[in-house]
Amino acid sequence: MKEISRWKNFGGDLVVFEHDAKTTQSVMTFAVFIPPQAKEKPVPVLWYLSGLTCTWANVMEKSGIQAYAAKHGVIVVAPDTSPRGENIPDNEQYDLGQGAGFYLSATEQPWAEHYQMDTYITGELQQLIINNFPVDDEKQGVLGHSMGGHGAITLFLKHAKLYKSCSAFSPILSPSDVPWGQKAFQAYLGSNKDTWQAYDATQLVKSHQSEQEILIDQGSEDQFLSTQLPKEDFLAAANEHDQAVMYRLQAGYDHSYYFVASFMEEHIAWHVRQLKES
Ligand SMILES: N[C@@H](CCC(=O)N[C@@H](CS)C(=O)NCC(=O)O)C(=O)O
Repeated sequence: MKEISRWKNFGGDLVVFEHDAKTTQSVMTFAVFIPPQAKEKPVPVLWYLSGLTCTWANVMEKSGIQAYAAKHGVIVVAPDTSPRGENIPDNEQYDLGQGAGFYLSATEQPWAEHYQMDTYITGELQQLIINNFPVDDEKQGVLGHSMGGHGAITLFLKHAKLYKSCSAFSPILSPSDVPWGQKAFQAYLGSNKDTWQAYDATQLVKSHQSEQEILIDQGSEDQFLSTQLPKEDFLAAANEHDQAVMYRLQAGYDHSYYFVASFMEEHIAWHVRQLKES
């Protein structure tokens, strides 16, 4: 693990690292915000999963998350959204390949060798963080935006012992039914749609539930709301299968980080409350 950049930030430190990841067979970059409280004792950790085109930087530069993490004393980890590099398969479009890993394990060529983002985040990077930072590994939560909201909810439902809290901004809730998800799943997982279900929150919630309520915010003026982010099927499935969801449609907000920043304080407080109770 090699330190790339470090900034003093809200009394803590924002540090960017890169490391040779076995899971993705590539160099992976991630950022960690370490609040001042972590000098005294192990603290909870929140995993922030970003959306299409993003790196660790979007959330750290635009959302204000460090201020709330410093206030509540939680570490924030922001992984990249895919493996990257010249030898890593890519696509010229923004919603496939580098920057668009979809938090899954690809089985198809040319992606399968490197695009293993769910295993990377829940396995390899998880271990790296536990081994190198003062985290209370019994107090971990996951949140994300858009493609990262899909990642947060699907990883949360599948790893209920690992993550004790979950929230999402503008998540893709039914990826198998919308263009972003269909394009990615077809490329990474192939045409057998049965394999898509393991990465589709609307399907997963029928068999995997958590005792913890999931917080979801979407903006009423989100330009992707009706085409990429419909909520109805997920909310119906969650309701039918007793997964509690706090769904909020926030009037006037769009898909951008202006929206994410507006509700980040509430999301961090939500996680802190849930982790205390867990
Ligand atoms: N570039 C795409 C949209 C991609 C997009 O909106 N990405 C979101 C996540 S899905 C994002 O966070 N972008 C980076 C940013 O706003 O900082 C387009 O023009 O349609």
